[in-house]
Formats: sequence, C-alpha cells, structure tokens
Amino acid sequence: MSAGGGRATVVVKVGSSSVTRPEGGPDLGALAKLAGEVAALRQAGTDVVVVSSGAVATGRAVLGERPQPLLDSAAPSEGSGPRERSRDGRDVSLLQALAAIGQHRLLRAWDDALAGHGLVAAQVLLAPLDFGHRQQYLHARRTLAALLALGAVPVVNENDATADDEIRFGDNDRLAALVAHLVAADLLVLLTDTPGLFTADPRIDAEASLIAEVAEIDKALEAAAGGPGSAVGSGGMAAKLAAARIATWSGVPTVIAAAEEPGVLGAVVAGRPGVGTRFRARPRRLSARKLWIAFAVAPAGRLVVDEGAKEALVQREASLLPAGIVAVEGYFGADDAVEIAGRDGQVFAKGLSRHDAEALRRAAGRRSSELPPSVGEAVHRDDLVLLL
Ligand SMILES: Nc1ncnc2c1ncn2[C@@H]1O[C@H](COP(=O)(O)OP(=O)(O)O)[C@@H](O)[C@H]1O
Ligand SMILES: N[C@@H](CCC(=O)OP(=O)(O)O)C(=O)O
Repeated sequence: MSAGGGRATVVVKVGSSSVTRPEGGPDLGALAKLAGEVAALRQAGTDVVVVSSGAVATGRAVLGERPQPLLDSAAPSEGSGPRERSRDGRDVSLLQALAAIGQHRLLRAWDDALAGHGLVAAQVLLAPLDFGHRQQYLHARRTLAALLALGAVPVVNENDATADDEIRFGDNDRLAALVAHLVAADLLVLLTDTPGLFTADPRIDAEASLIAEVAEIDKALEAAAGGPGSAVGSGGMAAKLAAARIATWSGVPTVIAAAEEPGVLGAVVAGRPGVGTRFRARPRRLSARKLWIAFAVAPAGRLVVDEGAKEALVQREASLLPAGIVAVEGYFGADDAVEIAGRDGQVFAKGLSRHDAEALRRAAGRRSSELPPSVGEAVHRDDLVLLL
C-alpha cells in the first residue's frame, strides 16, 4: 500500500462507544480483538497509530455513582475554581477531571491488550495547538516516527485534562484526521458502532442503506449525517464526515467501519468491497499550514466579497485585495483567521487576515491606488485556502 515501497502507515481511531462498556470502564474484549488486528497489520508490514477515545467514560465508571457537577451557582472567580459550562450545558471541569481519572486506566487497558500480542503501547496526548505551532507540529511528528521505528504502538488521545478549550465529543475524529496528515498516513480508519455512513441515521430510519463509496463530501451527505451520536460518544456521523474531509484534503483516503466486525482492520486495509464507507482522497494534498488554516484554527470574523474578487480567488488563486471587500464582520486582529463569503453568504474560502477588522473596514471597497502602500493585500494567497 505504501507509495514509497517502505512500511505503510494506518491511523485507526476508535470511539468511546467501541472501547468502553455501557455499564462503564474499558471493554477488555473489544480491546483484545482490536489489539489482535493491530498486531496482524504490523506483522504484514503496516505501522499503526491508534487514536482512542474513552477517557471520560472510563473516569465516570471509576467514580461509580454519577458524579455531581463541580459548579456552584456562583460565577467562578477568574482563573481559579471550576470553569463555566460548555455551550451544550455540560460541566467542563468535571469532564476534564473525569478524563484525568480515566485516561491512564484506558491506556493501561490498551497496554495490556497489546502486550497479549507482544506489542508495547505508548501514550501520546495532543492538543489542537500542537497542530498550530510549527515547532510543536514537528516535535509531535518526530516523536511518532521514533515510536513507530521502535516498534511501539502510539495510542493518541486529546490532552483533555489541561486542554484550554472545552472537551467536545467528536473532536477525536478531527484529531485522528490531523494525526493522519502529521504522519503522512496511507489510510485513516474511523471505527465506530455502525457499519459505516448510511443514507440516514440507521437508529432512526430502518430504510437507511450503507453508502459504499464517497467521491466528494457535499451538502446532501452532510445532511444525511446530521443526527446526534451515541450516548457515550456524541460527535455522531457529522464529526466523522468533518474528519473525513480533513483527511481526504490531506491526500489520505478514509474509511468509516464497524469496530466490532471480526477482521475489520485487515479487510479495510486490503480494500475488501462491502466493508464500511470509503472516502476517496483528493488528488491535491494541502500543506500542513493550509490544512491548519482550513480546519484547525477557529475563524474570528468574516469578509464578504464581491463577484470579481470571488472569481479572482477561485479562478486565478489571487490574493484578496481590499477593493473587493464589501463588508467586514466581527472584531479580529491582524493574523487572525477569517472566513471569506460571497454576497450570497456562502463561505467559499478561509484565510489569515493581514490587518485587523478596523483597518479592513476603513480600506474596504477602495482601490490599492487610493490606499497607502503599507495596506497591500487583505489576505495573501499563501494564507488563503479555497473550501470548494
Ligand atoms: N447517516 C448516518 N449513518 C450512520 N450513523 C449515523 C448517521 N447519522 C447519525 N449516526 C449515528 O452516529 C453514531 C456514531 O457516532 P458516535 O456515537 O459519535 O461514535 P463514536 O463514539 O464511535 O465516535 C451512530 O451510532 C449513529 O446512530
Ligand atoms: N477525549 C475524550 C473523547 C472525545 C471524543 O471525540 O469522543 P468520541 O466521539 O467517542 O470519539 C475521551 O477520551 O473521553
């Protein structure tokens, strides 16, 4: 499978619902099965990086009774005490504490399962920022390469305990896609509790059928995957689709398949038809920097542009000049990420703004000849990614 003739690399992500039992704690049977399949792949010349969820679910099981939220009704003092609730109303500090209680137990379960096949697990905890800072990115890449060279199996999770953002279920799908780019994987496999992507949520719609192959992720597909996920996981299919988009834009084909199916990893790597949903990779691989701009960094504002500017960006891959901007939305600083939309409101690109929002509001709609030379581009083409 490897393009270079050496060992191929596969990133395998397993969701909370597939590695923990409904009544709580790691599912040792499921881990033993997966460890056996990882060992078989390694034997056949394929390196495997595992991305495993399940820290929160494991921590919850350790504490037994449903833990009480740590928040009191008083607003926490800044910088100390429990943090605020997440947007969906969950107690972030509690989730972070549960992850810290569960993560090392989850890893021990993985290590035991892999040891049954003579393999050694290595814990790698990453934060989204690791993908934003070039040096951090290179460090992470070097460490993963060293682990694979040593024959260890990296088991990656998000660094939930100290992540500076809230824990979001489904984020490990995105993390796995970024890891697939990081290690230049040949394949990303997202293992979950359904056989793949269906035309509708199979738990709700009995008529739903499995989609075998996806050439391009479009709006209709996103609508089909819009439902919520399982009780313990919860990013749902939408998160997996978002991850598949990141990976395929990185040049990495992606498969969504059932974790519990016997021999699933071998079958997916061999490309056996009928197993899971396969997403074709895009021919043009985005650079790490453009991937980060497109998918890892949150937009701080939006630039609405006219038809001429849109055409210049899309057809000629030009930089965005202030003259083509018709509206500047939000408050952002220079170098912050901004979405770029047409007059119809459709976002078609994302980039890093050269100037802050105020400066762009002053410059919007004015020709370069009317502006001081220091203004230059609003978004330089090197900092701009088309999302079409
Ligand atoms: N179109 C769809 N096809 C398949 N599953 C879907 C679809 N829409 C929603 N789902 C739901 O997504 C769930 C998997 O997501 P999630 O629970 O987040 O998994 P994990 O914990 O493995 O990351 C499935 O159990 C399924 O009910
Ligand atoms: N990092 C968290 C889980 C995050 C996550 O994406 O969960 P899932 O949707 O089950 O893959 C944990 O280990 O509990």
